[in-house]
Formats: sequence, structure tokens, C-alpha cells
Amino acid sequence: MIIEYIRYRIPDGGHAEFEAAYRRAAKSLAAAEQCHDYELAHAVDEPGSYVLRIVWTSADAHLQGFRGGPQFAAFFAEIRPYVENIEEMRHYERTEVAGPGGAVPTLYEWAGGAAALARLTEAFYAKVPEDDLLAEVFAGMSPEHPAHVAIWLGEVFGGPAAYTAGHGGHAHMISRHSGRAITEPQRRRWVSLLLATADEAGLPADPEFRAALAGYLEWGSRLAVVFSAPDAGRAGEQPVPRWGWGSAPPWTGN
Ligand code: HEM
Repeated sequence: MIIEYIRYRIPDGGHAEFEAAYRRAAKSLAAAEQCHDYELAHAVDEPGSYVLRIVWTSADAHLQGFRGGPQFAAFFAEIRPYVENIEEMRHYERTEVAGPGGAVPTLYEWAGGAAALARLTEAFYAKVPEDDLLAEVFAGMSPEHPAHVAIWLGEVFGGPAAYTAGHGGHAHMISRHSGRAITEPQRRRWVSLLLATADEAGLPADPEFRAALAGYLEWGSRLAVVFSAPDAGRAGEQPVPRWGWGSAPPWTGN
């Protein structure tokens, strides 16, 4: 993770318009898979002084991925009028000097963000063609499938809402399972192979994270079976689910 700080000086009379522009621009940040979090704050003791904090998965993800990606044009169109008002724009790395923080990290953050989930699904779907139960299910899999599942998992685990913004959201995911008649042995193999791959992909192995990961995969895979049944109805419009730590929040020692 890398933190970008952008400091603005906005003249009197322009504050409401500036904040409204960022409210619109923030939709592009929320949809960008490279953006983990963002926050615009203004100084109470120095009117007109604003700081925008954006947490990117890496500086390259910001400079190449986001700026070269589909969200940038809409983002920049909103903030372009304020480029002249920038006083500082830099990427910062966290140091070891930090308080405990008030917020519990998301599963996405704890897992290692988009890069870790992409490692997981790449390694998993590379194994699937060799698996006696899963090979036939995924015989027609598209080359983008591993990346799409990583983006889905990222959104479920509290990362950017990029599957909703760019991949058809919940309804599309459900439709990809329709009519596939996934069997219980196939489902169970899918879950156990993915959990085994989490070790190879270097995902955190602490009990709390693994319990949350297993909990989601167990729940989600059972729903995939339900929606894959030949007689399953269509899923209603729903948001992509969000999955949290459950009753075992992250163990941070002491
Ligand atoms: C938590 C459980 C699961 C999650 C999160 C999940 C996620 C997804 C997603 C996001 C897609 C759509 C990808 C896209 O946008 O292109 C998809 C498609 C698919 N899923 Fe799942 N899935 C789950 C369980 C399963 C299981 C248990 C099976 C079978 C054993 C399965 C088989 C498939 C197949 C065959 C496709 C279509 C692949 C393609 O043609 O590209 N899924 N899944």
C-alpha cells in the first residue's frame, strides 16, 4: 500500500463547488481496483486548506494502472479545474511509527490487497485443468476468469467495488453459474483446492483470516450450487455481498 497526499488551497466562495466535484470524482476512485481508500478533509483552523488522502495498492498501480485505466478520464474531468490549486502531491510510505488505529482492517487489506487475490486465483485456475472433478466444469473458461474472480473476491472482502462498477455486479456473477448443475463433490473440491492454494499464494495463514476465508468460500460455493441447478430461479437484483471477520476479529498480538 502507498498513500498519496494532495494538498489544495481553495479560495473563499469555491469550497462547496470543490467538494461537490470531489464527490463526483470519488465514484471513479471507488470503482478503481487500484484504489483501496480515499478521504478528503478540510482544515477547520485554516479555511480553504484541503488534504486528499488516497491509499493505492502501489505507486505503479496508481501511475500506470489507474492513470491508464478506464476510470481516469471521468475522474480527471471533475478535478481538472483544481490542478492549479495543488500545493503538494506526493506518495508516502508508512513508517513503523504508528498507533493501533481505530479501524479493523478489511479482509481485503489483511489478505494483501488486489495483488494477493490475483496471485491466489491465478494459481488456483492453473491447477483446475489437471483436476479430475473440476477440469470438465471449467473446460470453456475464459482467459480473464481468474482475474474476474479476484476482483469479485476483492469487493466481497471490503476492497474497491470494482466488480459492481466494471463487471456486471452480483447478477452477472450469478448468471455465470446458471445451468451448470454443479455437484456437491465438485463444490467441495473447488473449496478445498482453493484453500490449499491460499498457502502457495502466500495469503496470511493466521486462524482468524483463514476462518473468515473458509467461511465465505463455504457460503458462496453453496449458493453457486443452488443457482447452478437446472430449475433455479433467477436471482433478484442484489448488491455484491460484503464479508467480514465474523466473531473472530484479527489477532494483533498482546
Ligand atoms: C465462493 C464461491 C464462488 C465464487 C466467489 C465464484 C465466483 C465466480 C465469478 C465472479 C464468476 C464470473 C467471472 C466473470 O465475471 O467472468 C464465476 C464464474 C464461474 N464459476 Fe464460480 N464462483 C464460486 C463457486 C464456484 C463453484 C463451486 C464452481 C464449480 C465447481 C464454479 C464454477 C464457475 C464457472 C464454470 C464459471 C464460468 C467460467 C467462465 O466461463 O469463464 N464457481 N464464478
